[in-house]
Amino acid sequence: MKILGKFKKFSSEISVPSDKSITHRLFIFALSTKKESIIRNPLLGADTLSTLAIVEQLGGMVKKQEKAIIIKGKGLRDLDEPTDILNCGNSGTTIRLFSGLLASERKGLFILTGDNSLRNRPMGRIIKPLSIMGANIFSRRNFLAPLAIVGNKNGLDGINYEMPISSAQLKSCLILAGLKANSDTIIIEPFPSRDHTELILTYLGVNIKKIKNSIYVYPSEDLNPFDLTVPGDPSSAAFFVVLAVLIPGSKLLVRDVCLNPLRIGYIEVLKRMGANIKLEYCSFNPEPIGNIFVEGVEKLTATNISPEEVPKIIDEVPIISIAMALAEGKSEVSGALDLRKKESDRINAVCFNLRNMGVKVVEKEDGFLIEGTNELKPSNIKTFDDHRIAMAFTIASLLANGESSIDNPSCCAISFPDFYDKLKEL
Ligand SMILES: O=C(O)C1=C[C@@H](OP(=O)(O)O)[C@@H](O)[C@H](O)C1
Ligand SMILES: C=C(OP(=O)(O)O)C(=O)O
Repeated sequence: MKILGKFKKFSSEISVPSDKSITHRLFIFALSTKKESIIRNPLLGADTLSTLAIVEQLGGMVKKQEKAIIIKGKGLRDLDEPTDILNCGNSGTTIRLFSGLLASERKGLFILTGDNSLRNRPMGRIIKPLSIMGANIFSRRNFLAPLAIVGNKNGLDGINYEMPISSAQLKSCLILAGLKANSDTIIIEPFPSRDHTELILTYLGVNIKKIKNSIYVYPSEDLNPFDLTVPGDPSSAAFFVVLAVLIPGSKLLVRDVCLNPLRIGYIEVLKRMGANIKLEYCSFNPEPIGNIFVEGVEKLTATNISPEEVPKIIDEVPIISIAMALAEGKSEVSGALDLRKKESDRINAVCFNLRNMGVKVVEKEDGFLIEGTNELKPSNIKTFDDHRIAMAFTIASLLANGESSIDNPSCCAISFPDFYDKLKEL
């Protein structure tokens, strides 16, 4: 696909697809009640559809309505043993959250696998603590999927676990396992990562406490049914926010976005660089939701990202790198080693594509250094079949000085199926 450069100044109001992380969780929580729950405005992207299909395989009864999914769950325990493998597709969230939910079952065999990318992503981070809890969980060599789980008839023990990395998927995996364990669980994270699991479970009446970086999880009964609306995805909004910031005189309003502070770290980073962004909060329970107002500025200034900040911008690093490439001065990202373990090696993918656009970049093991430039050259974008790389470099191409091409735009369907139609709305 060809992408024209020199995108003109615009003034628009848009909405973005619903939040991927929250949709995954609401589908799984709905399975964990015995009654009917309503998930309004869910994201029906490839990743969340993988989760929904697995909810059905485990006994959830799913009804699709125009703008809602209704799920009659099975309760927290005694899920159906699936008659086939559980295909998590491209989704790390799906495989890691279900592993926690299923490792704590008392009977049944569950095989979890996914596409080529997912089968190369690290699963040791969940296998190790789940095994300490007593789970029967097996993998290929080097802790790679497919994973095989055999229910433990005695159930799992709680765990007191200091996580080696900040990861909301690992934390949520252990919370789900802890809810069904025989004793209490304490999970400690180095730096806070997104906390949708904790916030929504608390809203549903589950006894789960957060004190500083520790999360206390107590064995729970079936969850209560719910009727919740999924807000817009701040990670999807980020692509348009950066585009508006980088075109002087542009104005953009993105409505009804999840403004959870652990998800909008990128707005803090952009503001630090000189962006003009304002937030309007509209509602709070269980997640803060509101509107993002952006005005384009003449020039951003460089900034550094520290390891502590990384969990709050983990999915936005590729699009932030485009803002850094067009900022005045040298920017640096550090402590982002885990980006090499996403759908693609995102550190390498960012450096590769920026270099092809004429930007001076130094690739480090845990991040990169970018020297800002005034102009991006058009190039042939290599997506590495990674949705975030595809969308970040589509935005870069729109800002470039001529026509670019992109190898696999369709991978955007993982989190943002109508990304290119939305761009036309601008
Ligand atoms: O819990 C979640 O919904 C997610 C957590 C993050 O992964 P990690 O927990 O591996 O950092 C993030 O990159 C992913 O897009 C979604
Ligand atoms: C890393 C991502 O998702 P997941 O880990 O669920 O595949 C992402 O959406 O950028």
